[in-house]
Amino acid sequence: MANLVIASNNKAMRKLDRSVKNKVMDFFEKLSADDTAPGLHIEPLKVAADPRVRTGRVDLHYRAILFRVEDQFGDPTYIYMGTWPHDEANSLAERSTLRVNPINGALEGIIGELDGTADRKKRVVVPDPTGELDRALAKSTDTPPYLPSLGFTLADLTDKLGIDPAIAELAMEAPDEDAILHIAEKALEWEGSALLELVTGISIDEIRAKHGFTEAPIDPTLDEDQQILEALERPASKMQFAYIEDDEELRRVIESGDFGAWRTFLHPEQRTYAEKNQTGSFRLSGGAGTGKTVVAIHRARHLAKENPDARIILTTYNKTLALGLEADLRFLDPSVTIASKPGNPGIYVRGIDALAKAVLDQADDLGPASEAVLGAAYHFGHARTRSDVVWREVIDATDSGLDAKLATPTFLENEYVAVVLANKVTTLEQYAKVPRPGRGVRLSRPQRMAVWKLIEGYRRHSRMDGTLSFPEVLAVAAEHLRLRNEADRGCIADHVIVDEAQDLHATHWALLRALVVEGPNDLFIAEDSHQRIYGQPVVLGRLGIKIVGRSRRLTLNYRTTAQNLHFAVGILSGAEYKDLEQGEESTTEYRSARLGPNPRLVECSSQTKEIETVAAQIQQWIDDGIEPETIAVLTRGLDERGRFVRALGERGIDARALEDNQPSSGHVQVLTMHRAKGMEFSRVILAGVDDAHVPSAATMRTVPEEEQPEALLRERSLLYVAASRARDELVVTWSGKKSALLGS
Ligand SMILES: Nc1ncnc2c1ncn2[C@@H]1O[C@H](COP(=O)(O)OP(=O)(O)OP(=O)(O)O)[C@@H](O)[C@H]1O
Repeated sequence: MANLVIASNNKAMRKLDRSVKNKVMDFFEKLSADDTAPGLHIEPLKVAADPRVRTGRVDLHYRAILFRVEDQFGDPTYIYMGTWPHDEANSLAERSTLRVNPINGALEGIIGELDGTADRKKRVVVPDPTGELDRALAKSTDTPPYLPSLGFTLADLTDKLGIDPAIAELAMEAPDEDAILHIAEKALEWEGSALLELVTGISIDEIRAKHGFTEAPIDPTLDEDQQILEALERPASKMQFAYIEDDEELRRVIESGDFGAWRTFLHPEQRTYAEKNQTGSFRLSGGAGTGKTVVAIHRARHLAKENPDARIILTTYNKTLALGLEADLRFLDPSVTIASKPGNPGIYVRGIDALAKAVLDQADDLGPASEAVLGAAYHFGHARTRSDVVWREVIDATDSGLDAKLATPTFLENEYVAVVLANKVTTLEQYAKVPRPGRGVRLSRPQRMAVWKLIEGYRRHSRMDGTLSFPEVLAVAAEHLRLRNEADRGCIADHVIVDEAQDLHATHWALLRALVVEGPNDLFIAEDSHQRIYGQPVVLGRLGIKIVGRSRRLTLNYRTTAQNLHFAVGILSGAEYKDLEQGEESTTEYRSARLGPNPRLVECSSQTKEIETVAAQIQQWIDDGIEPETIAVLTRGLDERGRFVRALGERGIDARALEDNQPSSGHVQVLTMHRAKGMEFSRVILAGVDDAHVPSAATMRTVPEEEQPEALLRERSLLYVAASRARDELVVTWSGKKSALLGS
């Protein structure tokens, strides 16, 4: 039996067609069973830079490049680097090397080049067909180099981080971030990541810690193969190499290619947050596309592996996002136990409203909880209150005396959730005294009385209908669990992991807190305050969730290009954001290691011209071979969504609206910016980004003046969410006046 390790830089694998991939699979199966099997033709080369390099026969035309390493008992491990056409494979193999970085212990597999300075430089400079790097570096004559201006020296890069001297030299000469990015893109995974960290100006020690370079050096007196095997265990090596446990795992890695890389090759920081034990609730923030969801999924699986009896809840803002989480979890590990009920061993995955409903469905007696939250032991069925409609009816039917700007469904619903339900207020006396931190509008005593009159009307209405609103379900479920815990009947979960947490309001948090007892690994919270597009900000400390000292941030974007990221982050500039612990949320460290075209901003003279522009762009992508389902048109509202679906259809483009349904293949997706939360597409068009729709004038009209800044922040965030969905190309179109959120 041979151990198999696969390397991530499998550009060669991406180009292989299906039949060859199947043969690679067969090759692996045979190799892991018996590496001496004659059909494999595992052969050393006559002349090779590295004596460990081997090629193996995939079929008549293709050969795999591998490194063979032996443990102290002589048992082999094969490190698979990729598959190439026969002659190319042999020529590349001769010049391929595997080595342990002497400074940081990371394993480095380099294909097709000798490990000399000239070659490494060539590697970065030569594959520069557009000449962009040359141009970027050429600026150096009149601009002082960037990294030295931040106080870094060549020795910092080479002797403290272990960056290849040739790459380090180039980086030290680079005049600006842009040039360093070009270098990072072509360096090894860990090198690229470290170079991007350097650009942000953080200390060398921090970069070392982030990449796990603080572990003791690998003993240089060990046999070289032993050193390599030890290096494979280092966090930075795991960005490029992974052991393959079985054939099924191998098939998934090969078939999913780049799209499945998140399953196998985690960044050292991501791995730490997925696996490290925490002494209490932990908050992981990070920009769009930094892998917060990936970490949440890995963490759920890790905890389940550690203890198969653990009751784990993985939840998120809504049902569609939860379906995505469950699909990804199954893709990560088909053997993982998915629990059908909260409280069962395994991982229960639901949107937070469905989770609350499941808690109610399982409860024996909801009387006490209902009384504590709503003031009476209601009898409610499964129907949900249509809050908007009921508020409107109650406002129209009640002579409350409340000013018209406050007597709106939006204001009342927010007040009801953030103040009344959050504090379990059931009487006017309580409401008159309850603190209302974070609510934009101050209320005088008469105004509070008027609001309470409407709230009573609302509750009466729901009681008569036998309905509860979604936030009421949450509040009652949370109270039920709290009472259960108080009566020593225990919590229903051991670990709770929540994604998209920035959008949760006070009653969501009450439920999350009540699900799990305070202690090690209780709550794991993934969030990005810049992406808060619903409700009002909350402060975790006030909701009984103590994070202090246990919050970290991911900054490396895996989704999009540096160009798209720069544009998306630009949308946030000038606005102030607070995280869930009231800290300042900044974007300065966000970065991406991938390059692409600049986003295209297209002003159109009319709506018809805009639709023609969008249709022409989509047609061009489809003609270029882009799969239609990886193209998305995002609109601010439902009306424009409908308009684009129809108009694109009339122009011969099969476009479908995406709502509660999951995306299906064969057609372009048209969806609202809200629906796009948590999703990603290869090509994205943000359509209708004019000053009437973004920010939405209709939405802003429903918000009282004091809450306008908050509402505008949400609109800004929404555009940021939308712009950060594009993996490769982003186009923004509008007709009429451009949205002010796009800047000048
Ligand atoms: N270690 C990794 N290797 C390869 N791809 C990764 C890695 N981590 C994340 N990704 C990819 O980056 C993209 C963004 O990841 P993910 O959705 O987890 O980010 P996020 O921070 O939750 O984003 P958002 O906040 O925008 O929803 C996904 O396509 C994911 O597969």
